[in-house]
Amino acid sequence: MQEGFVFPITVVTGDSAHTWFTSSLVRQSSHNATCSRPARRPGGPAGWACDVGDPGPNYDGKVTLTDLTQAISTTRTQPLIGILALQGDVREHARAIEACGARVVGVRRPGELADLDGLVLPGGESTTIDKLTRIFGLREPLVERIHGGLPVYGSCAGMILLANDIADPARDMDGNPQQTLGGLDITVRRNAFGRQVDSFETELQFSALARAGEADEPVHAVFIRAPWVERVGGAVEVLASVELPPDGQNARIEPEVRAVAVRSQHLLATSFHPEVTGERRIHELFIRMIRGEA
Ligand SMILES: NC(=O)CC[C@H](N)C(=O)O
Repeated sequence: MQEGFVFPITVVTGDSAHTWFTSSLVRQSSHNATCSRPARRPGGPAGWACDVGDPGPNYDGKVTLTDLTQAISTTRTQPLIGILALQGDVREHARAIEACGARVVGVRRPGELADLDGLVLPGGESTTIDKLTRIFGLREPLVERIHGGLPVYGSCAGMILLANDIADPARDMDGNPQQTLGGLDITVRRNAFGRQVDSFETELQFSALARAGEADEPVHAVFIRAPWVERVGGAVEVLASVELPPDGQNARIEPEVRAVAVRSQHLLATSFHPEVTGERRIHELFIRMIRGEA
C-alpha cells in the first residue's frame, strides 16, 4: 500500500455522494468525472484519493480512472457507517471502521442519516453531545432512526447516549437533567469508576468476538471517565464485565461485578474505547451485526 494519510473525500457516483476517510494516496489526475473535491496531500500536489487496495509490486504510483471506478464500486458494497461528528473521538472511530473495510461518513445534519447502514456514537462528553444534537436539529431524527432499528454502536459517552436511563444525570443551570437518545434498556452511572485521574486500562473477557477458528483473546480496554451499567433490562445481553475489588472504606467485602459491554438486538455499547487501542474486533462485531451475521 502506498504511503498513507487520512483525508475525508467525497465521491459522487451517479446521483449519490459519499464522503469517507481514506488512508491511501493517489496521484495528480486529469480526469474530471468522478470526485467532487480535490484532495491535497500535505506538502504534495493536488490529487484524488481513493482506496485501491494493495496495488502489487509493479505499481507505478498512478491511479487511473478505472482504478478509481473499481475502488468506488467495491467500496459501495461495503456498509456505510455514520459517526455522529459533533464532539468526541470521531477520527479514531473512522480509522477503526475503515480498517475493517466499511465506508465512513461524518454525521452533522439530519439528511446525512438517510443512507446509513449503521451509526457510531463516539466517546466524548455526553452532556455536550446531548446539547449539540438539539442545536443541530439531530435529536428527533436520531431517536427515530435508533427506534426504527438502525444498528448503533456507542462507546463511553455513546453508551450513555444510548441508555434509557442515567443514574446520576448532569443538570443545567435551570436544573434540567441531561437527556439521552435512549433505545437500550439499561441504566448507566456516569464517571462511575472515578474522575479523570482514575482512568485505567485492563484486559477483559468479551464474549461473541472470536472469529471462526481463532481463540477468544481478551480485549485490552481503556476506561476514561467511563460509565458502568448499573441495571440491564431483560432483553439486554452482557458481553463483558469488570470486577471491582472489595472496598474496605465502603464496608464492601464481596467483589462486585459491573457490566461494561452490552448488546440488545441492533444496539451495542461499551464503557471503554476500542477505537483508541487498535482493537478492531468490536467494530468488526458491529459490522457483522449490520450485515445480520451476528
Ligand atoms: N470517555 C468518555 O466518553 C467519557 C464520558 C463522560 N464521562 C460523559 O459523561 O459523557
